[in-house]
Amino acid sequence: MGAVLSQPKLLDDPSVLADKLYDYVIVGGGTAGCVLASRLSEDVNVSVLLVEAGDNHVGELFSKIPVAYPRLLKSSRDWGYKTIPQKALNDRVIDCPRGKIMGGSASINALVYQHCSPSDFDEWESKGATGWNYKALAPYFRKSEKFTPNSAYPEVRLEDRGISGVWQTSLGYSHSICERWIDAAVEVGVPRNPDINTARGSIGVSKFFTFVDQKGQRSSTATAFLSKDVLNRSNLTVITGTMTTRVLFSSEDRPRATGIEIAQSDSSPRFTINAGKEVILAAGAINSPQLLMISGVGDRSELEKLDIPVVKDLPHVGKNLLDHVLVPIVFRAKGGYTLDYMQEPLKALPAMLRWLLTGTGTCSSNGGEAALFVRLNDKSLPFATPESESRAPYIVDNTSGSTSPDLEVGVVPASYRPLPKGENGLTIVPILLRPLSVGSMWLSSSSPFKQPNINPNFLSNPSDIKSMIRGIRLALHIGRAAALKTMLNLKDNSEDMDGQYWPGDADPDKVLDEDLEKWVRNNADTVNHCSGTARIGNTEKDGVVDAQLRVFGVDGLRVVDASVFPTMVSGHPTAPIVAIAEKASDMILNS
Ligand SMILES: Cc1cc2nc3c(=O)[nH]c(=O)nc-3n(C[C@H](O)[C@H](O)[C@H](O)COP(=O)(O)OP(=O)(O)OC[C@H]3O[C@@H](n4cnc5c(N)ncnc54)[C@H](O)[C@@H]3O)c2cc1C
Repeated sequence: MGAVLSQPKLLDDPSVLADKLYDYVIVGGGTAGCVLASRLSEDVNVSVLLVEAGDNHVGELFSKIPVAYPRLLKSSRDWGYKTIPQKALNDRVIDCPRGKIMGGSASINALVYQHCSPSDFDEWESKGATGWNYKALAPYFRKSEKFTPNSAYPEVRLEDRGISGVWQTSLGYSHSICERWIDAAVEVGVPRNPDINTARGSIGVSKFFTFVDQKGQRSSTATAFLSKDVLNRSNLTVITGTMTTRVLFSSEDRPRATGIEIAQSDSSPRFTINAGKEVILAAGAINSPQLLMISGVGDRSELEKLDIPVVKDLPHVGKNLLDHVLVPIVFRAKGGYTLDYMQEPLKALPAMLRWLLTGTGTCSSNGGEAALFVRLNDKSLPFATPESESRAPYIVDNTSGSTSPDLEVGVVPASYRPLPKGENGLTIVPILLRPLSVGSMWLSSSSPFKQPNINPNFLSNPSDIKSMIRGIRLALHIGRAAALKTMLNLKDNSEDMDGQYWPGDADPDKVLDEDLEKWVRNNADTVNHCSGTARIGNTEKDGVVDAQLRVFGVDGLRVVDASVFPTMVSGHPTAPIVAIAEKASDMILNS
């Protein structure tokens, strides 16, 4: 066992850790990192250090208030990354937020809790990720979760939910317009699914589960897994505001990760920390591969361009950048049903007071309150005009299984874009769950303080554009369903493609694919689900880590975060990442 330090647990001065030894050194106190730190330190015989670049989450009010998370984007809690210009999106640069705070992106995200589709994980196993099928992961989903039932949703079966974990989930506050939107989706042919997080799969329309606790506050992996009791463990040390600048390796024939180098800024002193057993990268799908490459693990030709000494030539590092892409459609709403009034601080005050006093109401909502999950080849749904169907490109079925979705359509009871004062919008958001377009990321500099190049390659595959157009038509039909009639104020048809409410105001049976395509290219955006950049593979010829999440060709180094996804999950990734970290903790302690 490495040296156990008797010092305050949330350190912020890296010099006090200089040359210390820990059994496990975890890089990144984000979604996966907090789970790892908590689970590994349950073993009193090992010492654990967690190093986080961002600050402590405890005083961050906007992280606690579920509806306020957009305020954290582009703040100091966000790495503030941007993509390179996206060719298929008219060369637009897309913001690529990542959490820079304890809890990582799970401290700034939209709080949707979803297991995704069981066959997503079976597909992982079929691609070499032995032991990562749904049956193997299901106990880990349950292990982390602490679900609180809600009597308004009696069809949710407790036996399907985890109830004794630490990560709190619930079916919280809903605005009536979102409830009506669910009815509208049923009206156009989408089945109800009272619980999309079971072995029965995610097809259907549902209120979202969120990671919101009983006080109406965000339950992140930082709040849930790093409780006071956990932080008080004598074998766990946590440092915030500190960058890991490099992984250090021995110079043997087969290199071994011996520790890390840390610093507060590019110009401040660097300190070495030793890892007795392992270094575990949990810095997320952009920063974990960035650190690998900066430390000499990556494609030799890329590293040599930046004069980085090669420790291990591993060509797949940074490749296979997966993400989901969305396009937000704003529908003209009548007054009184949406949250647009919350933009005005005085009008938002009562909702804020209610939340402070009772933990309920609008502020406890995550905004994205409900969604549907369907297959784009479902002939019973109004996706397309017969004319558009008969033309190439044809949609490729890229789902992970015959009962898995490739389209999500979500709803937010507010306008995605700022509207003139007094106007109101409902946003319906088609999301491609299994796009064929795949990107990559690579270094722009050998400094860990410089943003790497990020290219998700959004909508570069023509089939993806056509799929998105289908998603829009379905969204337009739902907007025109009788269930929403009293709340929306749509025009019969509009051809004003520059208007704020287009294509929400367009007739789904008349609007042209060509016009929708133009609009998609100007309005598509990321869902912030980047993953896959250090994927699990059979060998170093098709991956970066093996099924034990150990980096190929070196010893003492694992990656445990969204980077290891072999293929994209058909839903929101936080719960799968938590399950991965739970399973990885068992693997590490038992190895
Ligand atoms: C705005 C937004 C909304 C989202 N909404 C949802 C949602 O509703 N539901 C859902 O399931 N998913 C959502 N996601 C996606 C989800 O949050 C992420 O996929 C997930 O949190 C990533 O987990 P991770 O452990 O891989 O990385 P992260 O949680 O990002 O953790 C990485 C951590 O490493 C730290 N770090 C990075 N580099 C270093 C370094 N060199 N040294 C030290 N520390 C470092 C970072 O500061 C961070 O804390 C959203 C994401 C965003 C950004």
